[in-house]
Amino acid sequence: MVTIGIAGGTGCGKTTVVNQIIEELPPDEVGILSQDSYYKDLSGMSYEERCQINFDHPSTIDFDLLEAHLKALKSGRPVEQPIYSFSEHNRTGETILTPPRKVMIIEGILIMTQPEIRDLCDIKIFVHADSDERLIRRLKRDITERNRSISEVLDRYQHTLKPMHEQFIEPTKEFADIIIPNNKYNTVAVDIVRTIISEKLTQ
Ligand SMILES: Nc1ncnc2c1ncn2[C@@H]1O[C@H](COP(=O)(O)OP(=O)(O)O)[C@@H](O)[C@H]1O
Ligand SMILES: Nc1ccn([C@@H]2O[C@H](COP(=O)(O)O)[C@@H](O)[C@H]2O)c(=O)n1
Repeated sequence: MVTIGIAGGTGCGKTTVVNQIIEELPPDEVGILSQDSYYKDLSGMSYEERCQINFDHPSTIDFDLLEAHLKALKSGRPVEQPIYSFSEHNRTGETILTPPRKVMIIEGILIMTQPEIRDLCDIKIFVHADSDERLIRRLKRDITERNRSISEVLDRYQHTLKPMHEQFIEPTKEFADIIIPNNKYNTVAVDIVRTIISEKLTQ
């Protein structure tokens, strides 16, 4: 199994890069663990309380479960990956069966902050896009796909997302083996990553 960690700030294009990487791989050879699936269960809180949570802080993620799942997959066992609802700010209570695959991708803003997760990744990638570009993409995405208002997105950006990005996410660039510049679609970088994966699979 080849494990690939993909980090980078919100809206940098992690999900897009993941989709481009897996496009040419047979579906039964690739699996994805998304950090978003591992937001801690907040069922003990009201919806209003959940809205106030700083979801860009590492303490909101159940990294122990993510690590356990990654280790299980590496040793050939399937896992039940939780399903997350951005509109509810909570886990749905449902899971999706995620079997081990030849290529496992772990993606999320904060995954490289954890030494245990970094150590489990064979290739570490950081996707970079400028903060103004990321904010524009985030605004468009959260309004169309995550049921958010403009003021909600901007408020979160100013008060939690930007400071957390600077404190926790940007510094993890130094752990990356590859940094993909993604202000524009970067097919060359994606092709290089695909080649590296193919080489690792034949080793
Ligand atoms: N290079 C790019 N140029 C323009 N738009 C992009 C680019 N990469 C991603 N996007 C768009 O930006 C939004 C956020 O991208 P996404 O891949 O979901 O980011 P992330 O997973 O890092 O939050 C999506 O609507 C996506 O289509
Ligand atoms: N209930 C939640 C949980 C997380 N977020 C935001 O998601 C971002 C991470 O996901 P990406 O796909 O953008 O990498 C993160 O910046 C959180 O602010 C949220 O809005 N609501």
